[in-house]
Amino acid sequence: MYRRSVPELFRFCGVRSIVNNAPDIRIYEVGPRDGLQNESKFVPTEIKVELIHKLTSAGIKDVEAASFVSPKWVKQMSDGVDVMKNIKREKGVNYPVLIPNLKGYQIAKQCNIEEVAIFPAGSEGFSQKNLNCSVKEAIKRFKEVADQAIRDGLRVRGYISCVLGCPYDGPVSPKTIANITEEVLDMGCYEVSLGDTIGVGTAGSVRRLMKEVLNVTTPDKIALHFHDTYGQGLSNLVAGLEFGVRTVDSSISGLGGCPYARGATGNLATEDLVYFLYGLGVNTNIDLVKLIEAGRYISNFLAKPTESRVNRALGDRFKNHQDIVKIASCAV
Ligand SMILES: CC(C)(COP(=O)([O-])OP(=O)([O-])OC[C@H]1O[C@@H](n2cnc3c(N)ncnc32)[C@H](O)[C@@H]1OP(=O)([O-])[O-])[C@@H](O)C(=O)NCCC(=O)NCCSC(=O)C[C@@](C)(O)CC(=O)[O-]
Repeated sequence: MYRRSVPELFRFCGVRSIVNNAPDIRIYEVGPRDGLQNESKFVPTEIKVELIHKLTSAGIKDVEAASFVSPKWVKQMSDGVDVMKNIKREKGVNYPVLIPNLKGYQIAKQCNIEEVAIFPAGSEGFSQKNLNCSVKEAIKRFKEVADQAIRDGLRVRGYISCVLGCPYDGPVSPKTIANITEEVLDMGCYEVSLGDTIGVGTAGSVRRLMKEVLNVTTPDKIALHFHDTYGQGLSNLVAGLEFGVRTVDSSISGLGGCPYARGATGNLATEDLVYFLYGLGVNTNIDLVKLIEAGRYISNFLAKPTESRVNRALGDRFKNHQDIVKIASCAV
């Protein structure tokens, strides 16, 4: 089993990044989709687009930009076509979109997409609430989407939600998640993002899950997607990184939640993640100051305090760019 302590892992990675300037950890930003989908007040398209621009200008290379789910289910995401048509696409940036079925895929295809994400659940209760069908039926539908996308030359990413617990069914067995991981990879997904949708996981349950999942695949095919509802996001992340995973999902300012997962709050905040990685000397190629500005932009628009501890600390006490740079350097 591939397992190193985190400092050991990054001493190893540091050498790699100096040689080829590649980020040691790939940050997959979900704020514009997972982050905003739960907001009750409609966020205008131009604000979504500007948020995406601010994130890419901070150096984020993967931004999940929209979803093409039924507007009857999630109205907030009903402007996916306009969002995708209005973003200024940067070279080298990936703008995946979330797709629930072939109908959503056909709509998204109008927008020059290159990557889609499919999202079966790890539990029956959540599958019924979120997708209105069983896990088995959802996998069948997502396979149709994946087959079509692959035929069209697109990349396909898979999520599995509720991997560490379900708001309706309670505990979810690691073996079940390992089996679904295998099915999702068999559809042709290049990676599977393991979603702790309601944030109930702990470092212990993450370890148990990773051991089981790595019986069916390798760490380069796994991403970690932790909601921070119980404040366990970073420690769960450390537990996952120890198994060699290199892709982490996060959400600007810790925005988010799922409309069909009672009590779920936002993802691990991207600012907190980047600060944490700075401190380990990990190369992310992300400008923390610009990221903080992106977080403040959307929090100000939503008129609510940021959920990022780093953004709150720096935002409250340090008002100018130089001050923020000085204090952020303490992380290294
Ligand atoms: C899967 C369905 C569509 C089934 O929903 P359904 O009601 O069973 O579907 P339906 O086929 O009966 O369609 C109902 C209506 O929606 C329309 N419709 C149907 N599909 C589409 C579409 N794609 N785009 C536009 N319209 C669509 C369809 O045409 C019809 O319209 P009508 O004939 O009544 O006028 C629905 O349950 C759905 O959209 N679910 C998605 C819910 C969602 O977005 N949840 C949040 C994302 S998942 C998540 O957050 C977890 C994740 C990924 O982040 C990981 C983690 O955090 O752990």
